Amino acid sequence: MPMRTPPAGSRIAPLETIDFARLLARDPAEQAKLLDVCIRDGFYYLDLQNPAISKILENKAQVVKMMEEYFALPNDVKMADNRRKHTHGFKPVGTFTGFKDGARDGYETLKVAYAEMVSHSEFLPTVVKEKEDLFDSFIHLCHLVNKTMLITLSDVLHLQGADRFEMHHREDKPSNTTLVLLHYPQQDIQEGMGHNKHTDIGSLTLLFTEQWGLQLQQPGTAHWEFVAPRDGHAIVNVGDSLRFLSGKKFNSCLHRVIPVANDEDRYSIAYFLRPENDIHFEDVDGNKVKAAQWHDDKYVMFGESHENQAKSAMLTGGMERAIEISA
Ligand SMILES: O=C(O)CCC(=O)C(=O)O
Ligand SMILES: [Fe+2]
Repeated sequence: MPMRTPPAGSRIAPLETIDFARLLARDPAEQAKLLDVCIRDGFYYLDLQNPAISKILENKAQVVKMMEEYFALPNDVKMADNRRKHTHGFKPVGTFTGFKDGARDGYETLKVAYAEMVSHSEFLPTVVKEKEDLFDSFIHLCHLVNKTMLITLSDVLHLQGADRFEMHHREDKPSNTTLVLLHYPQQDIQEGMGHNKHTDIGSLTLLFTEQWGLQLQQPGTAHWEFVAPRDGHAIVNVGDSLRFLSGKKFNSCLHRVIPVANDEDRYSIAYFLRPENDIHFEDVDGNKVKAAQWHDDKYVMFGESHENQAKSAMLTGGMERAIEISA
């Protein structure tokens, strides 16, 4: 696959790197760094090149291979996996808004819900059932990585008992936690579809991509910076739910995906750790909302026109407003 770079002169985000092996070893300096990064940037690289966790990278490479085959299938075949749910099955291109005003999105996805993987549900997509050991291993490792970071954050904040973040992410409670495989088919850069600006709904997103296209706006700034793909690393970002659970102490960075080449398909993988459906938090506008409601309402917002999206702080998790205030 050709490695395309963004246009000369583009800004590159100067993100910090957290070493997962040092978090596993409960290294106090790395734990403190994780807290700082979640408060300041809400976005970081996670180094996974340690034998304790590197199987996740081998699994990821195999999942990318499977994605190349799956997404090459005709749309009507993939539509057989469409379950009209945001956490399960296939979503075609154009369901939500793209990054340019008036344009629809330029990506399709296949989603594998954590709960269905754990129960080895008969409703899992056929392609996932055919590689059930691979997906089982990959999802459990993604889950372990995200839970380890959550537990670390509870520790460094000295949270106790029911206040600890992991107590809002118990495995035996229903949640919208899901693995999403994303494919951005080749498109004319000028068409500008991509993936509209947003903050993530859930708590922590573990993202794998070997290609350019992802951009973010650092809190307090109003310009877009590319996130450079980096071998051996995942990209992690804090989502709305963890930002709200932290009393808005953590930042949930605004991001989007734009096409950087006319002749390149783009693949990415996101594991969205989300809280239990029934917990409550205070949203952008200070309203008490159930986690499952925030998830469902925000997905409705992803499909609204750009004009309607601009009327609400939901799409941007309040982060854009924070930018305007500080600008
Ligand atoms: O494809 C990517 O690199 C990012 C996707 C993303 O931001 C999302 O699905 O929430
Ligand atoms: Fe995202």
